[in-house]
Amino acid sequence: MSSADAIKLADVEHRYGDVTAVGPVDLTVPSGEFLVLVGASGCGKSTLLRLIAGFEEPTFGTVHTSGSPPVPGRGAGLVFQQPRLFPWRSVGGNIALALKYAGQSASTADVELLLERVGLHDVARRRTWQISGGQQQRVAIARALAVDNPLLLLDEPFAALDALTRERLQEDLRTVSATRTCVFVTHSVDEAVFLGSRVVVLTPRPGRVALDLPIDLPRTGITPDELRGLPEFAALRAEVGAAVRSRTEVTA
Ligand SMILES: Nc1ncnc2c1ncn2[C@@H]1O[C@H](COP(=O)(O)OP(=O)(O)OP(=O)(O)O)[C@@H](O)[C@H]1O
Repeated sequence: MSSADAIKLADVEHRYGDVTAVGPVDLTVPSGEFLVLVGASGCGKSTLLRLIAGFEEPTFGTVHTSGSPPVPGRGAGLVFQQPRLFPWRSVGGNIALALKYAGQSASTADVELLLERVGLHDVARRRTWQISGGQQQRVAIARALAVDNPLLLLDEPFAALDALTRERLQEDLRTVSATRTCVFVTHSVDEAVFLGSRVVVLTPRPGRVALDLPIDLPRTGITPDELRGLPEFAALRAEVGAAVRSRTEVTA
């Protein structure tokens, strides 16, 4: 594993009892990459993410993050489909609590700056049940970004949101994630190509790498509409879509 590798999976297989959910998979993710995992329902995307987070141990093979086996709850920010916030705390209080748990000190000004980055400064003092679902998910992303983790793991974070909010949060994430290594799980081919600097399509169970594609599109100096309007964007989306569909039909 090179020192620049944020994640390395070597010959990883994961079984739940008799069911082989994943593998074997070899995957090396260099620092700063935005990797998106796509594939049919049940192909093992979340299992791979949980292995990287250290919530599961591989049945065979090895998983390393920053050169060591991952420790659950350490070294990675996590964002799930549901925001999982503390309802008795304000928006700012949720961020401050995450920082406290991580043993990180931050001033009120630091928290406010972060909330401004994700467009939440107007609601910083509200309780989380007093804001919309999209705003709650923004709090979850801000909370994951607040903690000084080099790795951000996101499991279908926008799946429960309406299309407009989803698009806005995709744009936000594309901007704010620039300095992190990200692994993002989604069913959406469009979302994968929009967000990723690399897209991996998994086969149906057991999840194996069916396609590993660099997404060589500009990441700055372009609006989301301009990006989606590029012929290269359409070509990549078609390639990823075809891989997902062909793999889904195999088991249909
Ligand atoms: N805790 C568990 N115990 C037993 N089987 C499990 C467990 N978690 C997942 N599985 C099985 O492992 C396979 C992979 O599941 P996983 O949740 O990783 O897939 P996924 O691609 O994330 O699915 P989805 O897109 O529907 O969320 C599935 O067949 C699932 O039923």
